[in-house]
Amino acid sequence: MSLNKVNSKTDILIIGCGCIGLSTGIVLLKTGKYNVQIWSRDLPPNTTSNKAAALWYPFLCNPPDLVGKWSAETMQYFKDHIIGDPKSGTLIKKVNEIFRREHKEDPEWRPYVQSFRRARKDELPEGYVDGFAVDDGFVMDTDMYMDYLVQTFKSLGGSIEQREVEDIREAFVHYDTVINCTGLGSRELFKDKLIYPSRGQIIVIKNSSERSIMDEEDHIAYVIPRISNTVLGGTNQEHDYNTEPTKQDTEEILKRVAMISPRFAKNRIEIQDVKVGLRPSRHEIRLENEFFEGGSKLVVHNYGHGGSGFTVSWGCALEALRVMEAGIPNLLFYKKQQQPKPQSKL
Ligand SMILES: Cc1cc2nc3c(=O)[nH]c(=O)nc-3n(C[C@H](O)[C@H](O)[C@H](O)COP(=O)(O)OP(=O)(O)OC[C@H]3O[C@@H](n4cnc5c(N)ncnc54)[C@H](O)[C@@H]3O)c2cc1C
Ligand SMILES: CSCCC(=O)C(=O)O
Repeated sequence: MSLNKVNSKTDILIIGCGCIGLSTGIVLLKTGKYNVQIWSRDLPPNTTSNKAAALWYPFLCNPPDLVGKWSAETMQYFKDHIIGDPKSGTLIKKVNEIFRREHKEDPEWRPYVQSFRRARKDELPEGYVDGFAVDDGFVMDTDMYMDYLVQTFKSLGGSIEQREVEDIREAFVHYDTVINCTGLGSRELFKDKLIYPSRGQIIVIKNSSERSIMDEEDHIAYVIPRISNTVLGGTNQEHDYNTEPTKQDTEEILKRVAMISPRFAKNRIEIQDVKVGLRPSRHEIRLENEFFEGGSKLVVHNYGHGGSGFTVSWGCALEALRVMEAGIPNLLFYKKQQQPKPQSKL
């Protein structure tokens, strides 16, 4: 008994074409063992992923220990495979998180990130007394990076079909193994009411800055310099489904950003764009196997990355591969169990 195979490779379906689905698909294809197809309702640039800032920094994502591990693995993957490629739209950029009050505790991800250090006094704007620093963080021009992921996925033999899945059984007609990378879509597709939107608004401006700086202490304020522009943020409105930018949020972001980086005082900013995305928030990332149809169908869940999808993407993709390969023997066992018993000759 074997799984669906073509040219001795096992067919895998990924549902979702955001940064999680594409990273997971690339990791699977690089093994040389799988044919991978993506079905997705929205394609880049019309995904939440495309609305991200984006930089490497664990934020609004749990569980802390695994997020630390996956963030560090993602940083290493970027250094090994991505940062050097100019088509990727990525840059190494120091990031500082700053605090108005002394912050005795290091972040929970500190044990996994060797380059972590405390901010120097000269890195703290007026009114800030403490901070974190990661000198080898990275930022990405999000649309450019998403296009890079699509091209990489396709160049490795992956195929993408724009298709909404309303019932997971549609996928089971053609596939024994499905990887669920639907982000917020899992709320409907798998009836997971633990996943909910956290609305984030960002402003894209012409200015640039030499480092990423953020204050998440009482509210969110960040400046993220990229290759072709700089992103100012942000907001975090839980259970808010409004995907339209609001003038009020834009004004609020500009006011907060002026406090962490006075050079961005409102009257010197040329706004290029304002974007809104709904972070797929959950008490923790769901990355596990779920068997269906008496164990003969396997879904690997990889969703709920909140404000850190890019930051943990490659660590989670490698984990999804490991979890899937750990589940396939069970799948074969259950499929064998369901084979009709040979009729006795007597
Ligand atoms: C303003 C903002 C700033 C952010 N900045 C950062 C940052 O700096 N760093 C960082 O790491 N993260 C950041 N994030 C978080 C990051 O954007 C998310 O964690 C990440 O995009 C989640 O990726 P995903 O692939 O799971 O989700 P999505 O990008 O939402 O992809 C889900 C995919 O599944 C598809 N889908 C859903 N349901 C179905 C269905 N039923 N059938 C078919 N297809 C379906 C969708 O069409 C989509 O293609 C930010 C988010 C926001 C909103
Ligand atoms: C404050 S971390 C960078 C921005 C981000 O991750 C978000 O807004 O979700």
